[in-house]
Amino acid sequence: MTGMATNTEQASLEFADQTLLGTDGGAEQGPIIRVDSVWKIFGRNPERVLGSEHSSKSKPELQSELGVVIGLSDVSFEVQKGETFVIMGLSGSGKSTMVRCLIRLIEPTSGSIFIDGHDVTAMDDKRLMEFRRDKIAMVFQHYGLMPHRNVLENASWGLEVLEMVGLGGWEMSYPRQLSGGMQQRVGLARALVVNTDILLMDEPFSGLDPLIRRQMQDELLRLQEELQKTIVFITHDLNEALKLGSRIAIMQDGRVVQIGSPEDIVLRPEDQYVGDFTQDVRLESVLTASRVMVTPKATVLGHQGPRAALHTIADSDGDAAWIVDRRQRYIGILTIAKANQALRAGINRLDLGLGYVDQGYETVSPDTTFDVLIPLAMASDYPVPVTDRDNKLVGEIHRSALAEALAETSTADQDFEANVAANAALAAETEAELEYDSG
Ligand SMILES: Nc1ncnc2c1ncn2[C@@H]1O[C@H](COP(=O)(O)OP(=O)(O)OP(=O)(O)O)[C@@H](O)[C@H]1O
Repeated sequence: MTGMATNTEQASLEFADQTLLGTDGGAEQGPIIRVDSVWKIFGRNPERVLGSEHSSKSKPELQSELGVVIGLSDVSFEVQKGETFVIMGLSGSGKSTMVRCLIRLIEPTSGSIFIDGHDVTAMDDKRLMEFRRDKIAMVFQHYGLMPHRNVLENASWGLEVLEMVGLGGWEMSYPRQLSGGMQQRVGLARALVVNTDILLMDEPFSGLDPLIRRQMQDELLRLQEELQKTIVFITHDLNEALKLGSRIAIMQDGRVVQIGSPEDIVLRPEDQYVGDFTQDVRLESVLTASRVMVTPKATVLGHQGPRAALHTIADSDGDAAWIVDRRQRYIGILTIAKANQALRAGINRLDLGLGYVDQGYETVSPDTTFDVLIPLAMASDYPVPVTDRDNKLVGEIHRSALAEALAETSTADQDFEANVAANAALAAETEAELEYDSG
């Protein structure tokens, strides 16, 4: 973090206000945030860098030659509604500058920023204040709590929200009486109670113990599942980025060097920098169900009888069928043995409560990682059912597919190393040729 924290914490308090913005032309379609060629140059006369021969120089070169510091260098990205977009990079790479430029807590030197269809860079001060208050909530590493107000007051009367972040019963406590993790929960509650679509989170969990930090990450994932906010999340921790991000932008020296899903970043790093960053990541933590799920082979409607189910199972070459309702919502699994039992018992509808349909198997979502999938697949004699947000059965995962995907991707990894080596050799050759030509 830089010395900007104090200002922005104050700003975050301003945002804890309940007024709602009118429906003035927010775009429904397309990205909710669009950042287009944004530069931030700290120092005197930053304009002299833009569009000049200087703009292609490296950060250290500019610093020593012109005494300016590149905060952001030609940054562009889009964030879709409901996405958790993570900006990741080492200290000084420009993450905080970027997130502050989004709402002009730092003024970008050039470029444009659109949020929900509004041109943020064109707003006057009054409009900008309203806009921040109504559209954006922020959570920072230093919770920004008011020490003389209790938890309930700090979270602006959000009883229900306090319950949601696990602080029920602590309403009357003061910040000093809470642990770091709990204070961060208050910060989160306060951001949620404002009920904005967009949440900006700058290293919110960085000050916490590893265990508490993991709990807070899980908490955020759980809340996000429910609330579907658009979150821009800043972190310098790759594992945190991979765990939370729908997509991740990796920054280095003010530039975005790659944007992609966790899987893209780990399996298809675009340069050596990203490759070095991600080389120790366990594949199981980034590969997801969507990669290996296939169309469910045998599905049977609950009101169909065991005879129909046995036919479907026979056609599928498997030894069980998924039972779903008319809207394809997952109910459970029916094995051949149970279908035969039901048939012998003269049952003609597989309604629940009769003990034929087994509901004991856990379902996963397309985003579930292999870390979670593998133990489930190992513990079951049947494929793992995959359901979407509406509990519709969208796929099944076979144990063998998990092993195959892991084998495939670790080979891809070796290919990457070979590619980087080949690229480096090519670059060296080209350089040698150029030197030869010019000499
Ligand atoms: N007010 C400022 N004046 C001059 N340079 C600044 C200012 N704020 C940031 N910088 C510089 O801009 C660059 C990006 O800083 P920024 O704080 O955005 O990085 P960061 O990735 O958020 O780092 P950290 O994780 O340490 O917070 C750094 O080189 C920093 O020194």
